[in-house]
Amino acid sequence: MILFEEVSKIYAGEHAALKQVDFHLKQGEMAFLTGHSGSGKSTLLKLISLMERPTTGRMVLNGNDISNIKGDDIPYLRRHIGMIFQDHRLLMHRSVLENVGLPLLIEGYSRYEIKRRSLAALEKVGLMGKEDFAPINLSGGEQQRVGIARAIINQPPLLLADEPTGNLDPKLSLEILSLFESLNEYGMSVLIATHDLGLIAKMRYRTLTLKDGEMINDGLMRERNG
Ligand SMILES: Nc1ncnc2c1ncn2[C@@H]1O[C@H](COP(=O)(O)OP(=O)(O)OP(=O)(O)O)[C@@H](O)[C@H]1O
Repeated sequence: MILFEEVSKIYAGEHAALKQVDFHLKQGEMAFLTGHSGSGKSTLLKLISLMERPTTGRMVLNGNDISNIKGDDIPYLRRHIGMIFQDHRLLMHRSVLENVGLPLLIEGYSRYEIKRRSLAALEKVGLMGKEDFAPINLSGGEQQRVGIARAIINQPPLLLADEPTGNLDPKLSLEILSLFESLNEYGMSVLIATHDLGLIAKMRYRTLTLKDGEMINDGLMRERNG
């Protein structure tokens, strides 16, 4: 699903945010990406989602070599990636249904189809009945679910999440993680960047660790108790 071969990213000002990073996330796999603040987690996700370009190295996404991809091809490839952010980036005063359907509106789908697919996505994240609410009137955990519903509306094969539980308490964080697990069981590949080592330790997933732009560990952090 994602293959990095010796990928480096040097931002203007010559700061090396990623140094010769190698990893392979297989189709249908779920993994965590961790490391201290500034270690390069967001940069790695931005390279996968084509928001930033690598300085050197080879990147393959879903069978396509994206190392030297042309600008015109980027929107098509992005459609196959669901992105989830800590601050969920919702339109707070529009309805949940409008927020979730936004990617399809941009792509020119009919109103009927947008509503049908939005309701199906809301059902997947456990938010049926909330479609007419404005996100501002929902809890933090529910708002994050709206962001997840919006990310999966195109049924992307890959879901990238950047600190998706950063604003949530431990119980809600686990609920969001269980939601990612259920999406992974539907077959989506999932990569979750997080600082939350406690949360990682509770789950039994492969964990990629970055330190100062280098991939220093790739494996299970700890077995789940019981
Ligand atoms: N657009 C940019 N221009 C220059 N330097 C940048 C840019 N974006 C990130 N950096 C630098 O690259 C390094 C890695 O940043 P990145 O945001 O990828 O880290 P992170 O692990 O996601 O951090 P955090 O957990 O705090 O979000 C940092 O030193 C950061 O200052």
